[in-house]
Amino acid sequence: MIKLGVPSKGRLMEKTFDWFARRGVTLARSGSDREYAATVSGAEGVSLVLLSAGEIPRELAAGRLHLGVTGTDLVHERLPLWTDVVTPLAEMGFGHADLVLAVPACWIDVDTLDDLDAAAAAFRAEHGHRLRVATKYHRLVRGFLRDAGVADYAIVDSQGATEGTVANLTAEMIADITSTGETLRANHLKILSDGLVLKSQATLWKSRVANLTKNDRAALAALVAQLGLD
Ligand SMILES: Nc1ncnc2c1ncn2[C@@H]1O[C@H](COP(=O)(O)OP(=O)(O)OP(=O)(O)O)[C@@H](O)[C@H]1O
Ligand SMILES: O=P(O)(O)OC[C@H]1O[C@H](OP(=O)(O)OP(=O)(O)O)[C@H](O)[C@@H]1O
Repeated sequence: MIKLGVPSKGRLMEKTFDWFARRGVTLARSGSDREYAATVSGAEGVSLVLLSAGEIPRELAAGRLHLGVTGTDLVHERLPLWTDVVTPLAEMGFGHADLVLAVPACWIDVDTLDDLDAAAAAFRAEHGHRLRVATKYHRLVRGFLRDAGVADYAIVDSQGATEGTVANLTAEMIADITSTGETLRANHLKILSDGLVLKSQATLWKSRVANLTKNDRAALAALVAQLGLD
């Protein structure tokens, strides 16, 4: 069987189900609302696995899923050499989010990465410790800031409610995903004008390392054709 991994809840799950339904493949949860069992109709030899969006990159990279739907951000963050282990088959046109660097709106002298570099050096001189950036995207943020020549900072791990860390005094700035910008505004944060780290959207990925039997190959080819991706 081809194993297809789909986020188990929320916007991503519903929009993924709609995307497949428009292409004649019906994905559905079975059992009670709380049971993570699922069915596929309209495609032979495919089984549906419901799991956390954040775990789908790892499962694709381990070859336990043949196909998976998750955001570009999560694949790029969690799989260092992602091009070796997964191939994007389709950008799905939803789950759009930008990973951005944001600072307190009241930092009127800081609008760009160059300004941030200067502010970070001044911060360290004044406070004796590095400016703290709260994020769950450690790898992407480190890479982006390295390329931008900003070095005087420390990453603080934040797995949720990241925009609140500045008011809570556990960080001076953040890097997180935004779509409408509401959460940033509500927490008095502004995006650096050149602070876009990554544009993300929900994407259908194929594992490059999962084993395929002869039957699996046929099922995968049929599914890819049915989805109009061949
Ligand atoms: N406000 C948003 N608008 C659009 N896409 C978003 C938004 N928030 C998150 N996403 C996208 O949804 C995907 C899943 O995000 P996230 O890691 O927050 O999932 P989650 O539902 O909290 O999952 P988990 O079960 O792993 O906790 C990511 O690819 C992310 O880019
Ligand atoms: O720009 P906006 O439209 O305001 O959306 C951005 C918010 O959405 C996501 O959070 P989510 O609701 O998934 O919760 P989380 O903080 O637990 O990740 C993200 O982490 C931001 O906080």
